[in-house]
Amino acid sequence: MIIGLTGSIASGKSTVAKMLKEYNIPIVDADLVARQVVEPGTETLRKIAEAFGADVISENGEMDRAKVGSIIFHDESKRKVLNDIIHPAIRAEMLRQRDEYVTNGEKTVIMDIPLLFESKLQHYVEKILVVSVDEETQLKRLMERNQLSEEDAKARIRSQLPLSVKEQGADAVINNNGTIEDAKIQLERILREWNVI
Ligand SMILES: CC(C)(COP(=O)(O)OP(=O)(O)OC[C@H]1O[C@@H](n2cnc3c(N)ncnc32)[C@H](O)[C@@H]1O)[C@@H](O)C(=O)NCCC(=O)NCCS
Ligand SMILES: Nc1ncnc2c1ncn2[C@@H]1O[C@H](COP(=O)(O)OP(=O)(O)OP(=O)(O)O)[C@@H](O)[C@H]1O
Repeated sequence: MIIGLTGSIASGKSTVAKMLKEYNIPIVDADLVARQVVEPGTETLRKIAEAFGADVISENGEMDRAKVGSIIFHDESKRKVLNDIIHPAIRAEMLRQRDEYVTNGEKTVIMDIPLLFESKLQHYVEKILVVSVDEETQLKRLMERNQLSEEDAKARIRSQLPLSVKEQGADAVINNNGTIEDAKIQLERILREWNVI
């Protein structure tokens, strides 16, 4: 079974992905792939520099993530420009990794995709698991984790669909307002229901 794991920024996807690793279920991680496809010297990074200016590349040849983030989370048209360059490369690599796991006989594969709904990728997966939190908790965790001002954190949250919309498209929802242990209990119940464990 191919399971799409999604939510919104700082809702707890990586936290749940870590729990899934403990069950030895393989995970294809979109955020990780998004870093791989812009490694120094890649065609994708060259296109990004062409669109956003050479100063989005640091001296060591890597993409300056803070700079690109400060541009795209405050400007929808710029975000679209980046997405149009980077998403095809992310998708191709994610599908390659998924197919490799399936070919190797894995029965369950998790696709951890923050923008599953925004990018309309529901057809990539058979079940959708949404990790959700209330807005206050999300804002607090995001500001703490990324050391962001309230304004910058809100801009990031606004650049994605509301969690209430994502919940409606889910096969199961983990409510992550409580402790990590609370989330773990919900995850185990869902995996049993889906006969994954
Ligand atoms: C803008 C970038 C450079 C910021 O890097 P940074 O290290 O600060 O953040 P990181 O990559 O860890 O992403 C954190 C979260 O931001 C959100 N996010 C990232 N990109 C986007 C986007 N284009 N639109 C909306 N939300 C986004 C996701 O929830 C993601 O989990 C980076 O996120 C990026 O390259 N984004 C484009 C690729 C992408 O869309 N990634 C999302 C998964 S497909
Ligand atoms: N139940 C919880 N209790 C307390 N802190 C939590 C809980 N779940 C997650 N966190 C913390 O909240 C922050 C966001 O969680 P996490 O990184 O898992 O979110 P994410 O959905 O993967 O975010 P992103 O889309 O930005 O990658 C992290 O610092 C994490 O340690």
